[in-house]
Formats: sequence, C-alpha cells, structure tokens
Amino acid sequence: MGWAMSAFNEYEATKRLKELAEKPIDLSKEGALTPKRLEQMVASNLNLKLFYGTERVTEKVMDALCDLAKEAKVIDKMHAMQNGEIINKIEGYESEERSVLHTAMRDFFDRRVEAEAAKKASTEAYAELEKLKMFLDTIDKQNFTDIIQVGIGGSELGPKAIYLGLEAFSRPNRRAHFVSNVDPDDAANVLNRVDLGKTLVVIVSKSGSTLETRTNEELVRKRFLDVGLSPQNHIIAVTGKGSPMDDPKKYRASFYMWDFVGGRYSVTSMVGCVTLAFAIGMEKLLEFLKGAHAMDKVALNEDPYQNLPLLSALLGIWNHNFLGLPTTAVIPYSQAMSRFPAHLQQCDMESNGKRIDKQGKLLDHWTGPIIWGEPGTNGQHSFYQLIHQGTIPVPVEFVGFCKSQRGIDNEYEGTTSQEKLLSNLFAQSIGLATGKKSDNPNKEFPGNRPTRILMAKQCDPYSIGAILALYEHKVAFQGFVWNINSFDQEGVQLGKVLANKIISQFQKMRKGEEFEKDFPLGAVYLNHLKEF
Ligand SMILES: O=P(O)(O)OC[C@H]1O[C@H](O)[C@H](O)[C@@H](O)[C@@H]1O
Repeated sequence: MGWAMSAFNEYEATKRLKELAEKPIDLSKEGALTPKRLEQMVASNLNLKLFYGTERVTEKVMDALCDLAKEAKVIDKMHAMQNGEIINKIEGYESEERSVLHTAMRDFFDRRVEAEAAKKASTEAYAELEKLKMFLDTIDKQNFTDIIQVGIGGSELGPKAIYLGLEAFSRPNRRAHFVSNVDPDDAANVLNRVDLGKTLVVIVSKSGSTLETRTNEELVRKRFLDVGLSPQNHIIAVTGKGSPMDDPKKYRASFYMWDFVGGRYSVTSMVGCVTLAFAIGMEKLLEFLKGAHAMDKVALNEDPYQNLPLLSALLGIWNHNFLGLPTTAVIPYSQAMSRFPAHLQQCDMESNGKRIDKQGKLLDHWTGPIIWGEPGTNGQHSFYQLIHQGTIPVPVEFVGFCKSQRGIDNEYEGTTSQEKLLSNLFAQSIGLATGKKSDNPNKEFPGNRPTRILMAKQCDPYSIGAILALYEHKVAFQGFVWNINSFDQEGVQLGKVLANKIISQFQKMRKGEEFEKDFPLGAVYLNHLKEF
C-alpha cells in the first residue's frame, strides 16, 4: 500500500473548502446568528425539516460543499447503489464484490428500480414479506404475547432501536425483547420476564455463524426444554440463504435475507420486520417501509437542498474534515429514540471507519467520525458541560418531534411536558451557537459550536422509516465523497480470531491440559483468573 494524494484531496472543491476553513464564520459574534439566518437555512423533504443555521457555514461554504458533491459524483454513485451495481469491493484486492441493496427491501410501493439486480432483490424481499404476513395470520390465532429477538450487531441494534422508537404503536398485549450479549445474564434477564408458553423466539443471524447468537440460541432452546415446551413450536429463524442456520426443519418458520444487505443496513429486511410486524402489526410496518422508501427516492435528487441525506452528509464533512472536529453527537429529544444513536454507531462507524480507499491506497485524510449520543433532555444532565465548555467542540445533530406519541401530557407552570422538551431542544442549539460572554472565565460560554436540528411532526412509523433511511444514505454519501468502501467490515475479524484462540485455551484449561504455548499473551490473563 503506497501513499498517494487521495481523490478527495484532489477535488477543486476540497481546496476551496480548506481555504474557507481558515476563517470560518464565528456564530458567537454579535449579529452572526439572526432570525433571518435561521429562517433562510431550512431544508425540507417528506414533512421533515432540517434547520442548519446553527452550523458554521456561509453561502460560499455551502456552494463549495455542493460542488464537492458534484465532483465526487455522489448522485451517480447513489443510483449505482440503488440499481444493484457491485460497489462493495476494493479494486485489485480480494474483497466482498457484492451489490448493496437495502433499498430493495422496501421498493414495492410505487416506482420500482428497473435495473435487473434491484428488481430481482425487491421481488424476493416482497415474497418474504408475503410469507411473513401469512405466518403472522397463523400466529394471531394463537395467544402469543411476547417475541424475543436473539441477535447481535445489525441483527439487534437497528431492530431494537426502531422497535423502541415505535413501541407506542404496539398492538395490545404484544411485547418484544432483545437478547444480544453472550453474557448469560442478558438472556436470563429476558427469559425470567416472559411466559415461555406465550413467547416466540426469532433467532437472527445473517451469517448464521455468529458465536454469541449461536450460544444464545442453544441457551434458549434448553430453557424451553427445561419447562417441557418444544422449541420447534416457538423458535423461528432469520438468516442468509444457505447459511448454517438455513435449516427449516429446525425452526417453526424461516425467513431470509441476502448477502447484498449489510447487517447495519438490514432493519427494513426480515432482520427487523419479523419482530416489528409481531409488535406493531403489518399495516404500521408497511408505513415504516413506505417512509424509508420515500427517502430512498429523495436521496436521488441532484439538488442537495432538496436532498436531506446529502445535505446532512455535506454538513458533517465540513465539520469533520474541514473544521477538524473528530466526533459527532446524535441527540434525539425523544425517549423512544433512546437506542437510535447506538444503531447509528454501528451504521456509521462500521461503514466509514476505514483507512484505505476503493483502490486499496492509504488515505491522507480523516474518514468516519466517532458517533455517540443519548436522548435529550437527559444528556443535559450528563455530558452537556463538555459540549458547552469543553476543549473539544462537538457537532451535534439534534432530532426532535413536534408531538408526543401517546398524547399523555400535563400542563405544569403554564406549559406542557412536550413544550418544555422542545424549549430545551431549541435553547441548546441556540446557546451552543451564541455562547455567553462573562468577566468570570468559569461562567463564560465560548459558543460557536455547530449543531443542526432535524424535526418531524411525530415519532411515527412513516417518519421513523424516513429518518432511518436519511441516516443510511448520509453515511453512504460521506463514503462516496471519501471514495471508500462503506459496505464491508474487515475490521471486526481480528478480534474474533484472537477470541477463538483464547476460547480454545479455556477448553484445554477446563480439561487440565497444557494451554500456555498456544497463545502466551492470552495465557497470562487465564492464569490470573485462578487468583480471584
Ligand atoms: O447477523 P450476523 O451474521 O450474526 O452478524 C452480526 C454482526 O456481526 C459482525 O459484528 C458484523 O461486523 C456486523 O455487521 C453484523 O451485524
């Protein structure tokens, strides 16, 4: 691997942005943040509004960012992705060589992508959805109340984030739970709070070989047997065609996904749909898929101001690559969206945590930011001290909803809880921009800290589908600009290989056999265990 000027640094727009970043706007200056500026810097799609006047951008910066998108041909690349071209690859090196077709998992409402690969994928996805509808019709005739999804990574994070986001829309007496960690207490805690006789279990693993999931499946199967229940009547599978889990006689039902859907992009495939449909019903699941599909079409819009995923991607690149801010906080002002930042950690960081470009060359610039976040207002009582007065400015992507989901609220001291929530959201964005001068350095707020606010009317199935897809495409657009492969994850392999070495040492240690020489580094820790 040799160093060469990356495509990103060769773009004319990059050179202009570097110059502009030498003297960026200071939002804390008197008169910098005005109502007029806030009014002008709003973009909207699908009844979502993106307020970006509190970002450190000017018209010149926005023009250069739009030119960057053009130079990087990001819309052509988005078309290629949605058409099912083989984009998951590293030229000249062994790599996955796959298409990337999570958009096909929801492309059956109106426009269908005509390209053969995409059409075939959406046809297969629709067949799985039909199969799911029939399966749930049989389930509805029995008294199942709970479903446990056993899976990890993309087989848990996105499905759990969206389930919690839409729990308020659950059917009566329908609950979902999630088991992911190989820590036996994770499974035990869930198993102890359900009536197994009324519980379905969906084992989700695209590869069908993930150790944590295989281990948890056996633990759950044993629990059903221990209470005299047949696992066969309760356990269903979601896996890749032909995976080790593709064994329909082992399961009450099997649903499929394909290698062209990455785990972190698989919420709208059967990976997320089985549990979601059980909990919220097919009608609301279809609303969720419609929202994601609508955003897929928005993502093909050439004009960044009419393309919220692209606009978000460009603003993030400005903060990260040009203002030099290493992290991004995603802070939903919605308790229901409490696990959405965790899903985005995988979606963004497993996609863009890369160090080489699509030609295998080491990169001379930053790629994916460190993503983190918790809901507001809770974060205000936790880490906002650093966000306001720390030495590392943190760009914040706020997500807010005008209305609560359940409509249960109370007027206290003249405002409702929802009004108090929104007041805090808007205040934080303004305060982080304007700051506050003080003669006392301990009470001074530097301000000039970039944020934006994505607003929807309500955290409902359609809006959440649209927001999920917005972030999926934001990640993809950033990868397109950086010319990296956002769709494989070689970086997770080394840990697995070393863990398996130590697991085999544990096996030998259990049998009293010599194990130190197999992996001396691991042996040090194992020998210390005996001393506790
Ligand atoms: O769904 P599975 O095949 O069990 O994979 C679960 C997870 O495993 C690994 O951690 C991958 O890096 C993730 O992308 C994937 O979501």
